Amino acid sequence: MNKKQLRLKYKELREALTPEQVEEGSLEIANRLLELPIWNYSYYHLFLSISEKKEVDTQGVLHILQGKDKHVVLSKSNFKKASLTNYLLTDSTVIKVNEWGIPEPVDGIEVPASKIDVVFIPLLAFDKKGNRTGYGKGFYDRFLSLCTKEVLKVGLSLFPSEESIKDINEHDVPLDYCVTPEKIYKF
Ligand SMILES: Nc1nc2c(c(=O)[nH]1)N(C=O)[C@@H](CNc1ccc(C(=O)N[C@@H](CCC(=O)O)C(=O)O)cc1)CN2
Ligand SMILES: Nc1ncnc2c1ncn2[C@@H]1O[C@H](COP(=O)(O)OP(=O)(O)OP(=O)(O)O)[C@@H](O)[C@H]1O
Repeated sequence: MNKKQLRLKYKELREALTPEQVEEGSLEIANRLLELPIWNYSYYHLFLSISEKKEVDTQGVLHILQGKDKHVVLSKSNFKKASLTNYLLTDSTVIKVNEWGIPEPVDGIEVPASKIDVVFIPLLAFDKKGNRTGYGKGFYDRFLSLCTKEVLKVGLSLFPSEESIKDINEHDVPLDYCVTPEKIYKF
């Protein structure tokens, strides 16, 4: 399927999830993440979930990162430029839900993309090669193009992989891992 078809399919699959399924699947994902060889780093970029879109709830991942004393980096979206500005999460970070339902830091200490070691990535669908698609604005492809080539890219999904995404382009940055409630995909 192509990205457009996949976006429609996964929008419907998400809408059919109960809040309990989202909660349970998200906890399984957080627990499974502990098995990945990604914990000897310092700076971790995390997305905060758009709850009305039934995204993976990342609160469990946030607790793991804080328990391990990692630097947590959150982003603020600029919809005009489809870009992300990254801020360090601190005790004084104020989080506000923006007009798209995304909880975001209001401001803070900016962290350059080049400092980030691991990025947890939201997605609608992914395939067996680690290609992914999101809502279609290219925010993450743009952001990942500014990170180092060693940065670890970890997708989080409540659903298993698709066979193949047909319309991959030169900007698409593939994942290193994708974690679902059932398994870890390594690409
Ligand atoms: N939690 C979270 N944060 C994220 C992302 C994400 O997927 N999840 N993004 C990943 O790139 C970026 C935001 N991307 C977005 C891109 C488009 C729309 C959007 O157009 N929303 C429309 C309709 C979309 C639809 O339902 O298909 C709307 O809400 O009306 C929202 C967010 C950055 N932050
Ligand atoms: N690094 C980049 N530089 C310039 N344009 C880019 C870059 N990455 C993606 N784009 C553009 O952004 C648009 C959306 O990309 P795409 O269809 O791959 O979205 P997506 O991966 O589904 O979305 P998202 O990354 O927001 O989840 C495309 O027109 C693409 O060419």
